[in-house]
Amino acid sequence: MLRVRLLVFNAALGVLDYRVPEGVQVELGAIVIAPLGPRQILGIAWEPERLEAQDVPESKLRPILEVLPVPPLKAELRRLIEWTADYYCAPLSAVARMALGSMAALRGGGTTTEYRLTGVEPKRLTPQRAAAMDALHGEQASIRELAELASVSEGVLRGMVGAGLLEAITVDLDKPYPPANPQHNAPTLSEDQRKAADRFVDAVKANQFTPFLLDGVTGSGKTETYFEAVAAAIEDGKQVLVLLPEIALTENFLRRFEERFGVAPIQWHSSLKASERRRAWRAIVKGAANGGAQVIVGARSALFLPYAHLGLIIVDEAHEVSFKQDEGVRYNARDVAVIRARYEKAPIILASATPALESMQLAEAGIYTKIELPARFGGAQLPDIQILDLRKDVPDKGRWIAKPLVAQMQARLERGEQSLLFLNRRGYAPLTLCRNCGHRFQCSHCTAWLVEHRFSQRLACHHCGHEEPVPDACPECSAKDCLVACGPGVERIADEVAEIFPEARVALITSDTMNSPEAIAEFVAKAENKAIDVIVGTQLVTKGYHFPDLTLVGVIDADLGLEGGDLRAAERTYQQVAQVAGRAGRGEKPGEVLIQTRHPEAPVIAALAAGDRDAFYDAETEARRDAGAPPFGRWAAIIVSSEDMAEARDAARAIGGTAPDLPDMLVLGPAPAPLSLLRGRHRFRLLINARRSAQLQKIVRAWLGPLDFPKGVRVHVDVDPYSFV
Ligand SMILES: Nc1ncnc2c1ncn2[C@@H]1O[C@H](COP(=O)(O)OP(=O)(O)OP(=O)(O)O)[C@@H](O)[C@H]1O
Ligand SMILES: [Zn+2]
Repeated sequence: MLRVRLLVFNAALGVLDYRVPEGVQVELGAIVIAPLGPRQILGIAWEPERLEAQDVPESKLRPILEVLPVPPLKAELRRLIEWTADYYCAPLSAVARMALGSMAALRGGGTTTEYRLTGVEPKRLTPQRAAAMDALHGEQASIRELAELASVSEGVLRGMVGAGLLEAITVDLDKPYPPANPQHNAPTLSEDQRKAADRFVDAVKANQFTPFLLDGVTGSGKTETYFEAVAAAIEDGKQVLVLLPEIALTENFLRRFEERFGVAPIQWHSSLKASERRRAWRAIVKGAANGGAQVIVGARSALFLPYAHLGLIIVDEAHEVSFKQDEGVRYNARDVAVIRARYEKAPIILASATPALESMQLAEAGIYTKIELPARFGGAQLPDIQILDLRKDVPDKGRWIAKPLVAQMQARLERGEQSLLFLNRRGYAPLTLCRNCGHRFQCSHCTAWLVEHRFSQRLACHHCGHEEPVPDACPECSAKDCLVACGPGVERIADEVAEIFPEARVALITSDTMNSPEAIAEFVAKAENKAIDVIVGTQLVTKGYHFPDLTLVGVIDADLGLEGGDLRAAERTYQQVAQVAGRAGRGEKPGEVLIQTRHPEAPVIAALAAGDRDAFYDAETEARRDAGAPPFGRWAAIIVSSEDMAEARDAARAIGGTAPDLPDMLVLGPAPAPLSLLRGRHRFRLLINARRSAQLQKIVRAWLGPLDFPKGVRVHVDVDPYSFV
């Protein structure tokens, strides 16, 4: 090949042709460095017939500079990148970037240097060095990472190296990973589990794309069951990817994996250290043999990595909305995982106790094979669910836990059992206002109230992360001691529990408190050792955990998720409540669930109370069918934003004004987005509702492609959106 077509990592440039110098081999998928003006850019060699580029004559082509010493991206992955870019109307280069993960890893393996405390403790220390000594206990990382961890400058740390307080450690980036042992600690499966596992194992052995929906009630042992498929893949020398919706769940998973297979799996997520990232990426590219990566557990970003030989994908808690990415490339990792499995000719298992309606529909249509685990493992019973009508059982003023729930908690405390209270709202109170003048605290960058966090004594915006201290006086009327907290967040519920049961040991579980693997591990250990009586938490505690002595679950406000008119509000409420209810009574003692609501008659609440899952899915399916909503019709959103309100509005109007008039597609808007100001940008939305048959992406591209906008305007397309704000 004399000429090579490169997909380059720059959305504006897209695709460029280069010359291949004599004697150099460039395979398709090779990762290459090429000149661009005075700079160097990274590119991937691509099939020229699949990408359009400007027709530059041979004589004008510049030669590539270097082919990087890593295996080329396989055709399967190149097709996946194309599919994702096409389906989600995203730039190819933005999708391809997710496959590379670590730029440093591309440069080869070898070693890198990290630093750790030497243990020398001098008598006198500057305050900065003392702070660093405290913060860096047990840590080992690059100077830059340590500086971030300790909130000191890199200069301070270099000084500490000079003073013998920190020492350099050489880290081998190609150090082999210890192999997992598929037979290490294999459980005896129940008959249902065995049957399910056999199906998975057969599919792994057959090297065939087979999508499974593992629909098993909470506590049925879905993990143990799909571990059999993992074992089969390991035996066959194939790689396995396990996707989890949140990093918070990884801790639990790592432990169970290690118990079962003798070693921990390889992790991939955004909080890895640079050296861990490089080592993991290189092992992933290498394959399962010889100390390479056998099993990778990760968040959605692990999906696009260049696995040498992927033989199985598992998406656990597959119903979770956090598989949908709402920034950058707006893709749904659950759906793209199925496409990846198809290209790789591998089975995929979507595991959930509350599958998404879309997944149920695909199973119904025979596209997914549904495997059911209808009973809990070991004879445990599903919990008894009761409704607590807040209109009849009104909590005392300033309280949120109704008396019958208090009584049940009391009984648990007396019996030495655990309770869990669930409220999906971080912070102390969702709204703070001035008693004197009525001033409401609002984020200056977003259309959102500031949420009081007593834990950190700040007012925080949950959309942009803006924080400010709680002021002594009202900024509007200057009155002192006049701020009132309105409504509850989990911190307030934890306070209430502490007031009612002063002796109870309460654990508050939110993303504010569970922000490190250590914090999560500590919580799990405490809960298992019964050093916690009452857990108060957000959706973080609704799934994955297994505490045998937890016998009571209280849902503080089941109506919360139903507000706001979200398309999936009912489904999400159903899933959250069913999942959190599923934490109760997983051991020998039976579990009980109390759901506080003001709308006991709402179909989703009634279905939960009756334990009638089918009724819920049937009703929801009909409602979606009537509305032309997914999976029966399709949605896409166009979000237009700018720091200048008029500019954003005019751009949105220009888009609305050129909307195609088609029989199978309806365009709504533009209208100001519910979050009309976000991070200082004014936002307008158009919503497209299309029949399944419509060529949605093609139409949207043809529609938006010719339009030109001022520089400050950003236009995003969100295909199959989950967020409607
Ligand atoms: N065959 C088995 N042998 C021994 N223990 C098992 C077996 N199957 C399941 N268990 C145990 O039962 C408990 C529940 O299993 P697991 O957590 O996998 O359920 P799950 O279906 O993933 O539940 P959820 O959806 O609620 O998270 C775990 O403690 C697990 O170790
Ligand atoms: Zn904000």
